[in-house]
Amino acid sequence: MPIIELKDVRKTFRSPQGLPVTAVDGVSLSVERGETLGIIGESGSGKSTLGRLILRLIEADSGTIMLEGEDIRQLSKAQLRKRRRRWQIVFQEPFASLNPRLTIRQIVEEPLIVAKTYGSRAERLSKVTATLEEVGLSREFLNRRPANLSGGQQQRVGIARCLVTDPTLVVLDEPTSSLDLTIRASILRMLAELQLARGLTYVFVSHDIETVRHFCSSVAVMHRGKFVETGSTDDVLSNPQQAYTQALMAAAMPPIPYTPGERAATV
Ligand SMILES: Nc1ncnc2c1ncn2[C@@H]1O[C@H](COP(=O)(O)OP(=O)(O)OP(=O)(O)O)[C@@H](O)[C@H]1O
Repeated sequence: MPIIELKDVRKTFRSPQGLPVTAVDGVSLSVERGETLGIIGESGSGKSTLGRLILRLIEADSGTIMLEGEDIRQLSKAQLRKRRRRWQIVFQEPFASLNPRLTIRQIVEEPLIVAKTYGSRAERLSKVTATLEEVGLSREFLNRRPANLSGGQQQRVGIARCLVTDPTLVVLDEPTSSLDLTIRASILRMLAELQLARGLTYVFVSHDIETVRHFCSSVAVMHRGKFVETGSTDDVLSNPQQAYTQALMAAAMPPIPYTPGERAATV
């Protein structure tokens, strides 16, 4: 059974002028456990909206969204809150998504308090410390605040906050776009290792084709709210069938072609 299954999902917003903007227009998809689905497309194509719909962070207008066999559009708010810890998201801007007034310990501990998973303070502290270690941050970080961390460290905290409740499924919404190239590579490598160690399923929203090529097992190309091409990453990116995918790839071509070895080193 796929861990994620969407059928004909739609979402229309209103523009500030009151006009309808269809951000997601009849999307169907299926992701198996342990896989990484990349969603690529130009700015405004609907990628982030789709990522949020999958986790019901925003409400779809129509369609079916099944996560781990449950129709999440049918869950009550209380039922959804209980399952939240299994279905998490990492945002693009780590600093904006971390409360600047809280310490790193408080930030990573918060989902445990909300989920009521770990009873005692001591149990929570040991879970927070172990999760921070998993993302490469020592105990020294516990009492620091986000402003005292580098961008890469802030994103590690964002990832720890998402992992602390032991999720099964994580939406990564451009998690490395705001970071320097070298930091980006180390975060992506860490995410790949965490996926293997924990058996995680990822949905990876990105506009960067080269990152998707190395990080994702399958890919969906999105244009104006629709999937124009889907398949294994190798098939779609080595031999794109649709004119839109070809144009997207041509626009993203690096000026100097990488050798395969150099490509591997970028991730
Ligand atoms: N809350 C909202 N209210 C009104 N319109 C919205 C809202 N959220 C998204 N949109 C519109 O929906 C469309 C898709 O936006 P979305 O952010 O999903 O695209 P995207 O592919 O993720 O773009 P980007 O790569 O720039 O983040 C855009 O036209 C956007 O302006």
